[in-house]
Parts: sequence; C-alpha cells; structure tokens
Amino acid sequence: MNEKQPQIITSAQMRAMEATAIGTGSVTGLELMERAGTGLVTAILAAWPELARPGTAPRAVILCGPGNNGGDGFVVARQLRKRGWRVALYLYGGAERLPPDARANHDRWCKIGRVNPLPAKPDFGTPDLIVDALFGIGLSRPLTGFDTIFAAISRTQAPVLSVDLPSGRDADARPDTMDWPTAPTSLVVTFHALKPAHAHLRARGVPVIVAPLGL
Ligand SMILES: NC(=O)C1=CN([C@@H]2O[C@H](COP(=O)(O)OP(=O)(O)OC[C@H]3O[C@@H](n4cnc5c(N)ncnc54)[C@H](O)[C@@H]3O)[C@@H](O)[C@H]2O)[C@@H](O)CC1
Ligand SMILES: [K+]
Repeated sequence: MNEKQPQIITSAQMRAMEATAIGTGSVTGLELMERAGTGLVTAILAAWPELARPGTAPRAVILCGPGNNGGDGFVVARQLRKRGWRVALYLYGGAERLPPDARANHDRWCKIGRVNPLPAKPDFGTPDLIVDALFGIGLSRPLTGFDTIFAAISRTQAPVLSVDLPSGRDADARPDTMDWPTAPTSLVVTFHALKPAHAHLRARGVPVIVAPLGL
C-alpha cells in the first residue's frame, strides 16, 4: 500500500507543540485561536455550501464550554455573524472562569452578540447548524449531566459541527472504553493533526477534517 498514513499525535503532543510555538514567540495563543476559528468557518462553508449562498441568513446555535474549546466557539460566532448569520450562543459555566484567550474572544463577542447561559433542559428550535464547542482535548474526567443537552441537539435534526472533538470524547481513548454519552456529530474539524479518537471516528464513518494552525 502506497497510501500515506495520516499523522496521529496524542493530545499531550498537541499541547506541547502549541506551548513551544507560543513559548518561542512565533505565535500567540490568541492568534492560534483565531486560526482555529477561521479553519472551522472555512470547513462549515465548504461542507454546507447552501449556507454560504449570498442573501441567506442562516441560523447557527453555538454551544461554548468553559475552556479554550469554548474560545474557538466565540471566534466562530463572531466570524459567522460578520457573514450575516443569525447566531444564538450558549455558554456552559461562568465567563469569569474562562481561560484568558477564551475570555478575550468572549469579550469581543459580547460587543456584537448575546451570551445565554446553557439551560439544563434546552430547546434550540430549528437552526441550520449547531456548533459544538463545549469540550475538546481538555476533557479530564467522565462527562456527566449532559444527556439532556445532547438529546436537545439531536432533536433539532440540524447538522452538528464538532470543534476538535464531539464533546465528551476522550481524544486519546478508544470510544468503547468510555461509558458516558457524547455529543452527536456530523463533521469533526480538528487542528494540526489527528488524535487517536479521530482515527476511531473515521473508522466508524464520521468525517474528520484537519485544519492547519501554521505550527
Ligand atoms: N492555544 C491553545 O491551546 C489552542 C486551543 N485550541 C482549542 O482549545 C481546546 C483545548 O482547550 P482546553 O485545554 O481549555 O480544554 P477544553 O476547552 O477542552 O476543556 C477544558 C475545560 O473543561 C473542564 N472539564 C474537563 N472535563 C470536564 C468534565 N468531565 N465535566 C465538566 N467540565 C470538564 C475543565 O475544567 C476546563 O474548564 C482544543 O480542543 C481546541 O479546541 C485551539 O483554539 C487552538 C489553540
Ligand atoms: K467540542
């Protein structure tokens, strides 16, 4: 077989690469987050071209979590809003606890849009797209209490763009080692390189795109 195998790195290797790039001053964390958001929006417009047609004002529901995955969600919200999308954004957790880069993008979003607290039993209506930016590679323990939120996502029947990972998935583990629910997904956009979970997702037929970060 001559087909080139995709590079797979662990979440720890990914973090180390980001830390090195930031530490050497070649890029800031905020710039990386902007690149991540730009890669996500590019993937959205390519995957769902009907939402990119001029004159449409698609509706996106964006779910932001308490870490930098949520930060990516705020960047996507801002970039989609600038393209004329109608954005309903929900934040899980308090803004004051967001890490600095995510907080900076939260604050930028607040100048143009509203932040709704994520209800325990949400009704997201009938959006054209859901962006899942709840949890990425920073998941550190089993996820509990999100069943009703994931069910509400599924009820919309809208396509779901997973930022880095479907929330609840452990980036480094096989899905069959996890016994808690994970968010539904239609397309996963990860950054720089696949992590082990992405290879498992691809093997199950889930489309996974790798967006470059310039690392
Ligand atoms: N500079 C960077 O590090 C970059 C990070 N990026 C994004 O940042 C993500 C990683 O960000 P973080 O390291 O902040 O991690 P996450 O945003 O994935 O999650 C961390 C947060 O989730 C909480 N948490 C973890 N497990 C939980 C559980 N089971 N239940 C409830 N809360 C839980 C943690 O306490 C923390 O608040 C990546 O997946 C990617 O989307 C991208 O923006 C590229 C640049
Ligand atoms: K996610």
